[in-house]
Amino acid sequence: MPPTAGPQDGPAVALDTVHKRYGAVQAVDGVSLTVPRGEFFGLLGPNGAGKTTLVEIMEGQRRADSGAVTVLGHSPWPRNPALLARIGVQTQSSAFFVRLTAREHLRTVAALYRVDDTAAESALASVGLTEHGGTRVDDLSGGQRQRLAIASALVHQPELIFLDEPTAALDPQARRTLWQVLRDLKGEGRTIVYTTHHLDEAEELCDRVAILVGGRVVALDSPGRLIEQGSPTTRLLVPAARLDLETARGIPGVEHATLDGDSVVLETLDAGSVLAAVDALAGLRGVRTRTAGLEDVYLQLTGAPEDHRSQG
Ligand SMILES: Nc1ncnc2c1ncn2[C@@H]1O[C@H](COP(=O)(O)OP(=O)(O)OP(=O)(O)O)[C@@H](O)[C@H]1O
Repeated sequence: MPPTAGPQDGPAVALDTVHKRYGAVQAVDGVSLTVPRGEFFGLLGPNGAGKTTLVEIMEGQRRADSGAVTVLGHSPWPRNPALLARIGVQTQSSAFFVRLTAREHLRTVAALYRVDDTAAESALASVGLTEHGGTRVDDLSGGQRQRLAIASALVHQPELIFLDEPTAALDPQARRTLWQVLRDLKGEGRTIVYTTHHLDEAEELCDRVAILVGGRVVALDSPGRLIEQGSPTTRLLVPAARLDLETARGIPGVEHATLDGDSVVLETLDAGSVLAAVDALAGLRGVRTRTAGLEDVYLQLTGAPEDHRSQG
C-alpha cells in the first residue's frame, strides 16, 4: 500500500526553534527545519552534535524544552498512538527475537502493529530477504540483520521512516545493497530521515542534508549545492616516490601538502598551474585529481583538526 498523504497535507516534519538541554549541556540549540514529504533527509554531525536527541524529539520519545515540533501534521508529544502507526523507527540497537526466523520475527512485529502476515512478507521482500525468511535471526549475517532491522521498521507501511546509521559496520558490498533498498523506499514516496556518519552515503542518497554542530544547524541544503558553495579546493595526489613533501610545499599555489599513504596530497585553488609544476618536477604518470566532496564541506564546517591534516 503506497503512502496516501498528498502534498496538501503539509511537510513530514517541521521544527521551529527547538531547544533541548540536559543539565549544563545544550544538546539542541534553536533548530528550525522542514522536511517535505517524500524527501530523503540526512542528519549529519560529529559525536555529541545533538542528532539523536533531535531525532528522538521528532519520534516523540523526548519532549523539547521549547519550540514547535510537527510530525505529519501532529505534535509527537505527548506520545500520539495515531502518529506511531504512521512512523517507522530503526535504531542501531534494534531488538530482535533472535530465536525466531526472520519471517517469524517480522510476523511477530506485524502482530504488535496489528497488521497481517502479508505485511510481514512484503516487508521481507522489500529489503530483499525473502529467500532468507526461514533463517534464524541469530544466523543472519550483519548485513542481513541490518536489512531485517529496516524491514521491522517498515512492516506497518509507515509514511515517515527514521533510520539511524543503518549501514554501520557493513562491508562495502552489503552497504551498496542496502543503498538500493533505501532508494526503493524513497521511490515508493516515503519520507526518510537518515542519520549517518558516512558522508559518501549522504552525498549519494540524500536530497538534502542538515549538518549539526553543538546543537545548531550550520548548513542545510542539497549535497550538490553545499559542495558548490563550499571549498573550491582541488586535491592532487602525486606518488610520494617521485615528489617529496618539502618540494611539494614549495610549489606556488599549493595551500597544503600532506603525506597520505604512498601519495603526496597537494591542496590548491589553482589546479592548472600546480599540475604544470608537478609535470615539470615529477611527470604526470600516476597523478590523480580529486575535487571537493561533501566530506570536505563537512570537515570545514565541523572543524577538521589541523594536526589531522598534517599527519602522514
Ligand atoms: N540522556 C542524556 N542525559 C544527559 N546528557 C545527554 C543525554 N543524551 C545526550 N546527552 C548529551 O547531549 C549531547 C548531544 O547528544 P546526542 O546523543 O544527541 O548527540 P549525537 O549527535 O547523536 O551523537 P552521536 O553521533 O555520538 O550519536 C551530548 O553532549 C550528550 O553527551
